[in-house]
Amino acid sequence: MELQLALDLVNIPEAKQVVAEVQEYIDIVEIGTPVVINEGLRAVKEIKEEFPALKVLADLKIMDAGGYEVMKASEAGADIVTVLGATDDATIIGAVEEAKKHGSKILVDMINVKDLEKRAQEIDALGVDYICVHTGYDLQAEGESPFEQLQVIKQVVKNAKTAVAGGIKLATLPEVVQAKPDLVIVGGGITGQQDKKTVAAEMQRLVKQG
Ligand SMILES: O=C(CO)[C@H](O)[C@H](O)COP(=O)(O)O
Repeated sequence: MELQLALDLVNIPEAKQVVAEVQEYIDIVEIGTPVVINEGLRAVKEIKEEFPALKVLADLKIMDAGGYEVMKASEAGADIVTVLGATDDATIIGAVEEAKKHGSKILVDMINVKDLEKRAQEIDALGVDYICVHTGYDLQAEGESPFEQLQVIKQVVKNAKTAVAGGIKLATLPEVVQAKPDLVIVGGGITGQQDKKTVAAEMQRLVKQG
């Protein structure tokens, strides 16, 4: 089981500062969608250059032009690129084919997919690397969490790795770890803490036990 730090509400210098603080406790750094919108793929490039030992995920949430956008993110240094599960199969297939050329991976974010069980099975057959259940910020604000959805994909996904994101905190991490996803994604649960290092270290301990 791996731990991914999601960076959403920072600029590039702030991102570097947070990663420097917790780098020994995480496996993957996510350059979140808001960071890509604000800073462009330069954020991916700079983080990869400064922390070459860490994998970098570009959270592009691709909905169209899968091949082209994966090409650009991979050229910038992304090890993993996200595509939305709600899009059409052609976009996902294009993304997978392009990622293979670059040795990068595709994580499909199932945010707002209505029939999760059916779509997860369809996407699992397309050769993606990760399938991720995700409760976004707007539904987190309404009290939702991704934990039940994680159980669903754990049942039906046979080829891809499983991942989970959305409001995971130190207090809820043991419940997540129990469901045995391959990847746990944490943003505010680390970045919103005063002592990020201690929280990240404890999270790593729990994740590596799982
Ligand atoms: O992709 C995202 C928002 O769209 C976030 O990166 C993801 O939800 C993890 O952050 P947090 O743990 O703060 O919810």
